Amino acid sequence: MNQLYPIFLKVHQLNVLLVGGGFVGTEKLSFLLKSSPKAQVTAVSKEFNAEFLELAGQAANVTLIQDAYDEKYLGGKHLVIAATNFPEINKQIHYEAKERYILVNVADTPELCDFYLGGIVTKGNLKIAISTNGKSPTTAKRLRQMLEEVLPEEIDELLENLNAYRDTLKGDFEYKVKAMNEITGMLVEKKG
Ligand SMILES: C[C@@]1(CC(=O)O)c2cc3[nH]c(cc4nc(cc5[nH]c(cc(n2)[C@H]1CCC(=O)O)[C@@](C)(CC(=O)O)[C@@H]5CCC(=O)O)C(CC(=O)O)=C4CCC(=O)O)c(CCC(=O)O)c3CC(=O)O
Ligand SMILES: NC(=O)C1=CN([C@@H]2O[C@H](COP(=O)(O)OP(=O)(O)OC[C@H]3O[C@@H](n4cnc5c(N)ncnc54)[C@H](O)[C@@H]3O)[C@@H](O)[C@H]2O)C=CC1
Repeated sequence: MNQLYPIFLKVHQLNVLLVGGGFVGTEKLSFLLKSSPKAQVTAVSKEFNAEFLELAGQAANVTLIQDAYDEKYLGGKHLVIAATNFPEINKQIHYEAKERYILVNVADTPELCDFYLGGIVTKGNLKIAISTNGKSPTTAKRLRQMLEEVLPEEIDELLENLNAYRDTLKGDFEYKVKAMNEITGMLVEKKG
């Protein structure tokens, strides 16, 4: 059983440290920004590859620091993603983050992760996150692609309309709960 508890982070108001601006760092930054274009990210790396620089250059809130990792970069950070090509540096980042109670992900080393990045589907206001418990990231990717394909764009209209309806409801909390459950009931009704 997958015992991970998913949460939806407001990364535009959190400080994320990403260490390593190579292939894996680029992939992590790319998925982070795809979901959260205004994510506040400080990227520290000895070198950045061209793709990383391009991605960071187009982003609203990505700061680049060309340097070797140092624990001082953990100051004021809520989340850390380690993606250097040196396992011992990634391990050091992991332990120094843990000392400070900062949540840490060592990309591609599940046992050094407090959290995993998942496959993410966004349709307007709707967001679905997918995890395979680290068993098969490729399956998370394929499911993400499948859901992106089959979920209609109109699903966002449904959410907006239901929100507008919800705002028209007068009455107490209990009444609203009942009304919202009634109007959305057909979404889960089984066809006879
Ligand atoms: C545990 C986790 C930790 C973390 O990184 O957070 C992790 C770990 C590892 N990834 C590895 C490899 C690959 N990762 C991908 C892709 C993605 N990986 C992502 C998440 C996660 N990857 C977390 C678990 C998520 C879950 O619970 O399911 C996604 C969903 C999100 C993201 O990266 O943002 C993103 C798809 C996003 C999308 O497309 O939507 C591909 C496929 C591809 O690129 O085509 C490959 C190559 C194929 C392969 O090797 O499987 C390896 C082996 C490395 C080695 O060989 O040494 C490990 C280590 C291990 O498994 O031990
Ligand atoms: N690229 C891949 O497909 C795979 C990578 N991995 C693992 O993922 C990790 C990262 O791999 P890649 O991104 O491909 O490597 P890469 O070589 O493309 O990037 C590593 C980045 O880390 C930076 N770096 C190195 N030492 C540093 C330090 N002390 N402080 C700050 N930055 C530092 C480098 O300048 C470089 O930008 C490695 O542990 C690798 O073994 C695992 C499986 C597949």
